Amino acid sequence: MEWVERAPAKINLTLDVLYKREDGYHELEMIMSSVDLADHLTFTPLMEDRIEVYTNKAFLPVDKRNHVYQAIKLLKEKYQIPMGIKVDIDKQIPVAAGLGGGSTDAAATLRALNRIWDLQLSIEELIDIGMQIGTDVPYSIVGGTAFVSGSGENVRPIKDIPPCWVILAKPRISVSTRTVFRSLEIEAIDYTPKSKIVENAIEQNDYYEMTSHLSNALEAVTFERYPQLKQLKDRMLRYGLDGATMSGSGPTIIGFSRNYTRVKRVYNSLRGFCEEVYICRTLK
Ligand SMILES: C[C@](O)(CO)[C@H](O)COP(=O)(O)OP(=O)(O)OC[C@H]1O[C@@H](n2ccc(N)nc2=O)[C@H](O)[C@@H]1O
Ligand SMILES: Nc1ncnc2c1ncn2[C@@H]1O[C@H](COP(=O)(O)OP(=O)(O)OP(=O)(O)O)[C@@H](O)[C@H]1O
Repeated sequence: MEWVERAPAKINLTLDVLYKREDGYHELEMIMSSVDLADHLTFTPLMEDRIEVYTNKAFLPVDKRNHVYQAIKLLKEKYQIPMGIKVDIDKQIPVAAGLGGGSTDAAATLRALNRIWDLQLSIEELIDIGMQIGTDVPYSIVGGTAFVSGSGENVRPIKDIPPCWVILAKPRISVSTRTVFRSLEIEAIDYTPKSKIVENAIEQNDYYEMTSHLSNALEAVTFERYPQLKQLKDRMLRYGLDGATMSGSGPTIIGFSRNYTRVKRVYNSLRGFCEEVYICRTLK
């Protein structure tokens, strides 16, 4: 028996860094949404006690460095599962892009194995395990649009964002989240947290209030290192998108519009100099 689980990419409409904690991690507030750009994971139960991970991207590790492998291992150890599993990752989400690709694969693995091994774990129990793998895993277990806080472990679903198109533009740059956080000097950033403002806009279905307050506290660090990303964002706004911001720690820049003709035009213009460009819708 095979089981296929969809693992959607996430976007950050906001990413506020509130302060640096004693443990070195940062206290965050974020509005996140899932989009219809997704990996697909195919699970095949094995009678032997073995973990096998395969993927269509040769550069991705398939051993304990893979988030999928880590999710399987954590479940097997915690619940003493004597069976094995084979997972085939059809990766469509750009890697190290700020789109939470590894986290969503881990979350999909936890959801799927909860069913395949009939573990009957609650969302809260899955989140507890997911937290050990990465910041975005708890959110990815829940999906949809959510207000996420703490270091990613508090996930509160909110209303879906008003209907619109989202363009994801990823230049040929890979960004290390760890390096971005390490270079962040919160005191030096002059900004007001935007997540609550954007949450209110979404609750009121106010598309323009939402798109005018998109923001990401990590932009300053990533843009300083890669000025072409700031140029990309400015270009998207010049082309007539209603709002644009960086997703996660970058480098992907996301832009919003309700006008499909405009979205198509921006897509065609960006494709000339951006490695990967996608037109997406958000998922419920
Ligand atoms: C930037 C985000 O996309 C926001 O959703 C995520 O935090 C990124 O999550 P990720 O790529 O899964 O990265 P993680 O493995 O969780 O964290 C990578 C590194 O970023 C730093 N980090 C991460 C999250 C956080 N709240 N504070 C931090 O300082 C830590 O040095 C950590 O070791
Ligand atoms: N299943 C996986 N899919 C993608 N990357 C993985 C996976 N497992 C491990 N990794 C590793 O995780 C690192 C980050 O990849 P990922 O695509 O999750 O980053 P990201 O989109 O920037 O995440 P975030 O938005 O959470 O910062 C890469 O170096 C990659 O080798």
